[in-house]
Amino acid sequence: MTNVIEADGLHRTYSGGFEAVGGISFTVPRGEVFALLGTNGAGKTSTVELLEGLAAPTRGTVRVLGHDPYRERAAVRPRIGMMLQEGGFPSDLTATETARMWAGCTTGARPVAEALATVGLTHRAGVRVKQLSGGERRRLDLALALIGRPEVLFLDEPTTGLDAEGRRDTWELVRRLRDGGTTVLLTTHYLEEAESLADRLAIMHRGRIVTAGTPAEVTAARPARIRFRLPEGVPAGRLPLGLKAAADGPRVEIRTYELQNALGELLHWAAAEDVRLDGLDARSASLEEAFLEIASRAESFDATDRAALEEVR
Ligand SMILES: Nc1ncnc2c1ncn2[C@@H]1O[C@H](COP(=O)(O)OP(=O)(O)OP(=O)(O)O)[C@@H](O)[C@H]1O
Repeated sequence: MTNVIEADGLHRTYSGGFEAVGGISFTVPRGEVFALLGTNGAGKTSTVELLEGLAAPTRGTVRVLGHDPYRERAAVRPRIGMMLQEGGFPSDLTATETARMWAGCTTGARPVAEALATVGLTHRAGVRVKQLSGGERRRLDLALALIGRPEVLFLDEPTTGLDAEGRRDTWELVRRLRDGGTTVLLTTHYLEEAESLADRLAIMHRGRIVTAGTPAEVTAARPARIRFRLPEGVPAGRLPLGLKAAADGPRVEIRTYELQNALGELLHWAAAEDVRLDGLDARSASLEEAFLEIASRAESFDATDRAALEEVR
């Protein structure tokens, strides 16, 4: 079996009738890091909970390691690790005691000291949970998710609250786990995290997947941009027409799918006209730009918002 996670036409409607997940499908092969991205309230956590078997889908099917994670929980649970958004440990236990308690409920658990060392918490092992910082608690969450040597690891915003070093350490750890064959599904708000870690990703908006693919595929469909300032007395109208420049006073922005050609044409023109391009900056589309564009596009097509605006007017 190559696909460790299979979601097919998943829907999740909460008891009040609100549909948080509106029919999504994707697969994750063994050994891949798959990221679910999305605007706030897009339905990422609601989806991950279905994959973890914490709730049953209203419609559609989920398979994790070939089983229904909700109905066949006993078959799936020992083989997966979960890091929820909020851990919720007894605050009076130390990090070691918490991990020991967790290990006691886990078959084939790693030694507690090893789990804490893996996430860089050895020096805080004897500290009570309530005295740990938010970032240290996040690391403890991760240590517990890893304690059963899971084949599939679900990480719901694993680096929220971590400092830059903690985030890098976590990324390193996720890469090591992936290299060791662990399949990882993570949700994140940090686009650079998805860009750097994910083999493939899906961007969700209002319960649906708006785009999916490798980070390179998702960004390749967006234009690169070139920015610079023109000197006084050189209007943007003098720029070669083919560059399709948009100007705000001396500030100019060019959006292009042919970055090398456009940049070449611009530099050739600047040299020939003896024009200095201050603050020249050229870059391919980043995942962040793709995300913002998708979010704003989806927003502008959203019928509910449009209807609400009409009503206000
Ligand atoms: N128990 C619940 N009952 C009703 N609605 C809920 C419940 N839990 C979540 N929702 C709603 O479902 C939608 C999706 O929430 P979810 O937590 O899955 O989003 P998310 O993408 O993880 O968001 P965030 O990035 O803000 O964490 C939200 O509009 C949320 O208010």
